[in-house]
Amino acid sequence: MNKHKVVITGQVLPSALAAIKQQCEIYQWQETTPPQLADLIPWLQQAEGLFVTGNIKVNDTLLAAAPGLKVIVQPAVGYDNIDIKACTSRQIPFGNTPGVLNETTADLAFGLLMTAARRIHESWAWVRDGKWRPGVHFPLGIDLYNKTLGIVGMGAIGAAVAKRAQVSGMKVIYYNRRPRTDQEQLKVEYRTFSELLAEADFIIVLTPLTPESRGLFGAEEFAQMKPTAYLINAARGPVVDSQALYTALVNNEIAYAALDVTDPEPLPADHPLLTLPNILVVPHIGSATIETRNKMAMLAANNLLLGLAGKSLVTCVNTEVNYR
Ligand SMILES: NC(=O)c1ccc[n+]([C@@H]2O[C@H](COP(=O)([O-])OP(=O)(O)OC[C@H]3O[C@@H](n4cnc5c(N)ncnc54)[C@H](O)[C@@H]3O)[C@@H](O)[C@H]2O)c1
Ligand SMILES: O=C(O)[C@H](O)CO
Repeated sequence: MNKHKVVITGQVLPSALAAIKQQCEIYQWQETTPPQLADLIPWLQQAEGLFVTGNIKVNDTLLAAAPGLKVIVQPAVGYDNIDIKACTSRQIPFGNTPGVLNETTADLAFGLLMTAARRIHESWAWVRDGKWRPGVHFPLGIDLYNKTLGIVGMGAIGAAVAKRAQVSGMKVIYYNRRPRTDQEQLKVEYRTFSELLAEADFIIVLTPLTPESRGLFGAEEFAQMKPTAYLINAARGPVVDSQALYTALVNNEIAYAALDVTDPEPLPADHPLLTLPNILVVPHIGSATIETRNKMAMLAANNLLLGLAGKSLVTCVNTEVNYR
């Protein structure tokens, strides 16, 4: 049997790789630094499937180098690195992995809020550094209960965050491009963006990165927030303007930022944001649990194999070209 030729642009969990290898001949980028387009071109010329990892840009230039592509997949729900129009115009379905990571990413987003508010990471460093002495008390955190959480981008993950916040006694308000029809059931209240900025004690950002959401949080928005407010970004780095965030934190226009995602990513160790006392940064670990990363990898692998067989993907972004 002739095996399908598949290009994989980085690391893939063993379970998914084994499933792909059963039916495909793979060309996998093995270096720790991401490939340049020129590195992939010789492989892409033969490729029928493309499994994207490592935030590779899939655009017209890449697609032009891969005339035989039947399917593209990525083990992530966000797809801001993929030019969907370009895929659709070539009749190539693109599969992402929504749903399977909602609870895990919500845990991390709410965990960042709680860690920052209760200074868990700082107090652990305090103990480890031998500063815990009788009568010497660690600086105090702030309460969550009776506070207001504003969720910007109230989709699948936002709704899972809201449940966690409600258990902690928080009121939840949200901003989306339009109100959700199930907001009463979710016990959340809609606000305009400006209202939310002014009212929230904590803001969690969970929008996709699009031309509209790029730079959604800049100097003007920080000026509208409470000086005691905490900002948590678990969406994509460029939704928050890094320079404006630095200025707002230095000038105490807002109290604190906790970031799972940054711009740029990875954030260099000498980045100005990392010099600040009122910030917590983790390296894009929203979905990074054994169970969830396996589910994401297997869903992406399944989509890939379905697409190669000319069948409908389980989760497809450009459904108009999904196989029937
Ligand atoms: N940190 C991580 O590891 C991690 C993990 C998963 C997802 N994400 C990011 O979170 C995003 C959301 O994931 P999801 O599964 O909840 O998606 P979703 O599509 O279910 O929800 C996104 C919500 O954002 C709203 N929205 C879109 N543009 C907006 C804008 N400009 N202003 C306000 N609201 C806007 C949409 O109406 C929708 O309700 C993903 O696109 C991804 O970028 C990050
Ligand atoms: O969009 C997503 O699913 C995450 O950011 C990937 O880790």
